[in-house]
Amino acid sequence: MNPTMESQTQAFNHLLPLDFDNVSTLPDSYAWSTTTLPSDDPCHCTINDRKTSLPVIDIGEPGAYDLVRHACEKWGAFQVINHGVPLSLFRETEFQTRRLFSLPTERKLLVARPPSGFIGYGSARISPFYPKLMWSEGFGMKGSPVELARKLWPQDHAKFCEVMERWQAEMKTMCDKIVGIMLGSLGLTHEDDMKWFEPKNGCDQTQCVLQLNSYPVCPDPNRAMGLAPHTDTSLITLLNQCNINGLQVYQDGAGWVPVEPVEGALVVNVGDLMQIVSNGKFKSVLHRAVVNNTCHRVSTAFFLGPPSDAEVSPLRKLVDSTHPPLYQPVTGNEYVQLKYKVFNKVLESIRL
Ligand SMILES: C=C1C[C@]23C[C@H]1CC[C@H]2[C@@]12CCC[C@@](C)(C(=O)O1)[C@H]2[C@@H]3C(=O)O
Ligand SMILES: O=C(O)CCC(=O)C(=O)O
Ligand SMILES: [Fe+2]
Repeated sequence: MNPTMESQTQAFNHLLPLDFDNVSTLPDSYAWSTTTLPSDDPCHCTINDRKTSLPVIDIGEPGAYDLVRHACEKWGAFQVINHGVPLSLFRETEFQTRRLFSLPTERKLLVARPPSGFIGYGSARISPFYPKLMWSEGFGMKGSPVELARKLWPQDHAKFCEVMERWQAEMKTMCDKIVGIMLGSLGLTHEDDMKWFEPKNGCDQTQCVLQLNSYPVCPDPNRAMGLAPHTDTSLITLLNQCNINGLQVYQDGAGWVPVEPVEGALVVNVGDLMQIVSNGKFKSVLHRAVVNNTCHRVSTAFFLGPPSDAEVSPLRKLVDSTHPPLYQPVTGNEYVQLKYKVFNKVLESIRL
């Protein structure tokens, strides 16, 4: 292969997932050696005792505010239960997610994600920042997925669209509630401090993306990586890991800690933009997904973004002479662009 062809093939591989069903041994381009891994090895897990497991918080409880604040400071993540999203909708969303990824590859390629876009089918956007490829595929949507779904199922896309729209509506409501608790736990009040969050001109312009993830059964899970370490480019992310192991969060001192699946729970990740808004009080969580050789794992991640015209900067009430602002103001769009230029250096690059 000549060098140009090789780099084109590589660019292509970073965009489009493998046809996983037809692979019985792990190709070299998917084999993460210890040197390509930021930590020791992909399946090394810390023993999960009470002290080192991600907090599970009942957000209906009066003590929830303190627990949320503590979790966001210590972990940058937590699980929520008792949130009111019906279990039947969790199941329907998982069912439709599996239905999408089980389509033949040539069908999924009809809706391939453009290289610098978010919407459609492909590998994760972080892929080019790592030397090895990931054992996963994804599908992103923003609001109604009908245009893409019509290509995937010319006759039969109504149910998929209906379920995904209902899920996004529930996730948006839940995000607003959880952000309210998070900022409330820092002493901020809705009236004066969360205005920028509100729908402007009567319509809600927050930029939200729902990403469906698929991690097919892997012939050599100890050497493969489902989704490489990253922080989310959101205010917060609500993740449904569909009751299957695979998500791990990184905690200083503890290393990679598996997030135990809890049926009907949502994992909340603090994203980079929340780290900015909270002036560094809350840390965006480094996390990754590992794979296994027995079951096909799927997950759904709902990313809450700010309204497109809003400047994201440390909230005024959190800034004073002893706590100067730590980050420059950015819009959500500027931030995403910057992130996919400098990746894990992005927060540093806007630090004051
Ligand atoms: C709103 C977002 C958040 C994105 C980009 C865009 C839509 C797709 C999201 C993901 C989904 C998979 C992991 C991730 C790291 C990726 O590669 O694509 C995410 C990324 C981010 O959090 O940066
Ligand atoms: O599949 C998972 O558990 C993690 C997914 C994730 O981190 C993401 O989509 O950003
Ligand atoms: Fe993530």
